[in-house]
Amino acid sequence: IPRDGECRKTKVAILGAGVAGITAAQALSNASMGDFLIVERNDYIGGRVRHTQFGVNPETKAPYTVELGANWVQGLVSEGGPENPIWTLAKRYGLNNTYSNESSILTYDEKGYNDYTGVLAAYEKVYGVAEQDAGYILTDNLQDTSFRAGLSTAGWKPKKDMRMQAAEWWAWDLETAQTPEDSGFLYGITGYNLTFYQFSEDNNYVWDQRGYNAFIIGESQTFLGANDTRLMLNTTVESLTYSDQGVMVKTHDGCIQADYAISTFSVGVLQNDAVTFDPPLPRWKREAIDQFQMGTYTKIFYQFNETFWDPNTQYFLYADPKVRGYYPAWQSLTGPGFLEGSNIIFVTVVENEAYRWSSSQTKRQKMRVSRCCGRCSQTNKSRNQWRFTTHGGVLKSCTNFIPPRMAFGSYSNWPVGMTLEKHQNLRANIGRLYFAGEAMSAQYYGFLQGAWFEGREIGETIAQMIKNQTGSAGDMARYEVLHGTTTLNEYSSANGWPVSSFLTFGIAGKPDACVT
Ligand SMILES: Cc1cc2nc3c(=O)[nH]c(=O)nc-3n(C[C@H](O)[C@H](O)[C@H](O)COP(=O)(O)OP(=O)(O)OC[C@H]3O[C@@H](n4cnc5c(N)ncnc54)[C@H](O)[C@@H]3O)c2cc1C
Repeated sequence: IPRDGECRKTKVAILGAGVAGITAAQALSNASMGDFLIVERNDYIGGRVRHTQFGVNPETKAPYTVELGANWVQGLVSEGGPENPIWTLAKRYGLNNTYSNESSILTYDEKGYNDYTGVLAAYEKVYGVAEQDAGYILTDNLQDTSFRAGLSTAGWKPKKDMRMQAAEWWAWDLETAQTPEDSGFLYGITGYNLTFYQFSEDNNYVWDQRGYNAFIIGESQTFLGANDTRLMLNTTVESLTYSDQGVMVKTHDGCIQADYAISTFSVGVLQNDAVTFDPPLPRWKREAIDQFQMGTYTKIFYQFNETFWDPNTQYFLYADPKVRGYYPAWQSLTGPGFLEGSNIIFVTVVENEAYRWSSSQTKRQKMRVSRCCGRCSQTNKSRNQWRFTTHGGVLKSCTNFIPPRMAFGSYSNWPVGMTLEKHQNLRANIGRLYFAGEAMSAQYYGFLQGAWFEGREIGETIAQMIKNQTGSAGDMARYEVLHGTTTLNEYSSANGWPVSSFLTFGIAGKPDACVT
């Protein structure tokens, strides 16, 4: 590390300009703490909220903007309930968005159209039973399990039934980007409840042509001036040297000496040692980082010469006869309320299929991978005949999202066997080094709101410490010895659990029990 005088000095170094980083900077700014630097490896604000130009608008001949990362506002506001801050911001910046109607769906298998929406409904029924079981695990501090085991105990056993497999993939993997086997049961259910029962069960698809990150840029402009030198884009953090006195940030082309630092790196970045820590992170921190997971969620967009599928249906679900999760969920963007008349449809794959797609290096290989299921019969326009075949369909262009080094995955998912205490170790500061970002949120991990809440909390905490001159007296709860249980009184703000996961804000059919 260069000698003292050669580094830029600041009170707070904010590492990353995604939702968490920008929200943390805003919290500092709101507390009249303008002495911060935001360090970001990309050349834009938004992190995992990023878009690209794709295809061509048949009328204007201009390309469309499509989202490669976050795409939906998940959970809006329910009557009498609090509002998702991302929804508040989406409205503030007038983001164009449309309700994703998951009931607007046609189901297919290898023979073509086959109405198995009844299987989707059956899954929902079993899920309701599983929710209650998870509630007992929380209130009685019972042993947690995998989401697969929780579903099975509740009576859901798909085995080789590929329609059941497709139904559970649609309900679970499409949300978490991981399988029920890889997902923790209790915190999988609370994660769902806290977003969809607290805010609302709605998902709104953002198709704004400025890009979804317009709201993050808009927020940054409330406290950053034009060409503000506190925003350091194209600057990669290589190492962090931290103590109770401060943090030295070494970047690819210099260094920053800060009183405090906030790392908003994804858990994937931390897991892959993309940034080194001096001294090495303590064991209690490393174990939490190593256990939390990142799922990979890849969208592949296609633009065809015409819309040969039902333009009034939003979703098409395909149950492959052999492989679970094989190009299952197709979403049309050409219909009313989206990119109307665009002839664009996209398919989502996660984990293994996403890696398979990304590892198909050449365009030709990619075409081959997608051809077997992505070609839709152009001749059969009747909705009952819409099927995946090896002929027909004109592929104009396609793109995909391969997770780059910036995140090492798409978003986090709560693994099997991780307790709230262990998750708190993921959040906890070490000396003057603090952590924020979606994975640090026990209640909203994986969602934009998780990044927002964590960024705000850490920003406010540090502002308070600077104001009170309390140094690092604001140590967050941590557990150097883990006993593997979570007692009811531990569901508290100190462990990142400010809201009861039993509140349903009157969502129909859900018991409105408030326990914690
Ligand atoms: C494909 C996909 C789909 C998603 N869909 C949704 C959705 O529909 N709804 C939803 O709510 N959420 C969704 N998410 C999740 C959401 O995008 C994230 O939760 C959120 O954007 C995370 O914000 P963050 O600030 O915590 O992290 P990030 O956005 O990852 O910000 C961290 C920043 O740190 C930077 N960085 C990393 N390493 C370095 C380094 N060494 N030096 C300097 N900078 C570095 C990164 O470039 C990044 O900008 C999706 C994510 C993906 C990838």
